Amino acid sequence: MKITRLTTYRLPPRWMFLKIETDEGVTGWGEPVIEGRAKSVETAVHELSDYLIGQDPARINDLWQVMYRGGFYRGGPILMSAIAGIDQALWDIKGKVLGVPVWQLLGGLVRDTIKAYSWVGGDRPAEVIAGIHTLRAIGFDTFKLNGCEEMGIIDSARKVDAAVSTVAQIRETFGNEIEFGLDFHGRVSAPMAKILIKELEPYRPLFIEEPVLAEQAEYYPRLAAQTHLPIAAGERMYSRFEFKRVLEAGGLAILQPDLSHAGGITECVKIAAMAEAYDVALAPHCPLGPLALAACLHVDFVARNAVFQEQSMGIHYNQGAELLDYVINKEDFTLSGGQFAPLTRPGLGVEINEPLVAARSQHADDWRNPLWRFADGTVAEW
Ligand SMILES: O=C(O)[C@H](O)[C@@H](O)[C@@H](O)[C@H](O)CO
Ligand SMILES: [Mg+2]
Repeated sequence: MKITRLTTYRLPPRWMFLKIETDEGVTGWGEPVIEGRAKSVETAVHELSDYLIGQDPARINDLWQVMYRGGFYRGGPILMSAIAGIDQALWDIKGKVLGVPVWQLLGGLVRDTIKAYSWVGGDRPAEVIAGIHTLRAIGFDTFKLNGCEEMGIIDSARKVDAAVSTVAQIRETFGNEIEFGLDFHGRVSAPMAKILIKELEPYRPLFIEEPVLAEQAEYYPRLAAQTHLPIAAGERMYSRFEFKRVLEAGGLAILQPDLSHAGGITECVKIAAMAEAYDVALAPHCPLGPLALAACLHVDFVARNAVFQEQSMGIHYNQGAELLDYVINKEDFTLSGGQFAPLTRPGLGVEINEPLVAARSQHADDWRNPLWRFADGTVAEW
């Protein structure tokens, strides 16, 4: 079998799908995208296709190494997201050719279900209580929200109190009936992270995510040393070679590689195994579309240290399209008691509505995240 064509579809709300065709009529789908830089990743995918056209899609490991090492420069969000989506599509092809789901090719199920969690509250945590009530009614009991709004390197007690009061309301309303992670979203620097974490401890969030930016990862062990709250990070790390440093340094209780940013299934299965060696939990990052989620689920179902799975149903970013809009087999993503079951169709297990994808890709806006500034005009982390 030979790879014959790569076609990319930038789609609402902010996703990109990739279709890889072969000379034997088997096609594979993947989701190569960095939110807000879809066109850059699209260019990278088509640059990498020079290494792929005419090649045997079954040689995933070799093609991955060629894409990663063949161009001298490597790593980072654009190239690793391009590789990720291509890798997902190659696994989709392999599963379809062999008639089995990807998790079967990776050694079979290690669990029967995986817990899902859902975002509430939007860019600035608001209507969180109402959001949790709505999502509880459809089976969720685990949530994530932004832990704070803009936060200066040194900021006020008022800002800290605003963050804490949102969390206090959640515990006051729901007690220990629900769990929630707080995503600092890289908005906070170490001095304020120390204060926020200390003030938030009494409300027992499930984890604190990106308490500081990945480029400040040396603070993760220092922050972990001051708190019993689990610290999570990983959505802005892109390969084993980045994750090895944070695992070695310690401090992270949960790794959150993104299956569409960190080199795909081939790379994230290895990252999951590295995390298990350090007794660190895995919770793949996934605010994206159905192919990215499917790729996460295949890793969740073979990684014993997977603990819960982010998914984007109802997420504040999904304006103009929802998680399953482009999926024919929507029923395979049904949650039961807030849990996903394994996807059982061959490959990734996602039947894409191709005519709809082709049509909607004609009018895809070029999504950008908002650019935030502090009152004094300096750029704030969003
Ligand atoms: O945890 C999450 O889902 C992420 O922090 C998410 O909010 C961002 O990755 C966003 O998608 C960037 O555009
Ligand atoms: Mg996050």
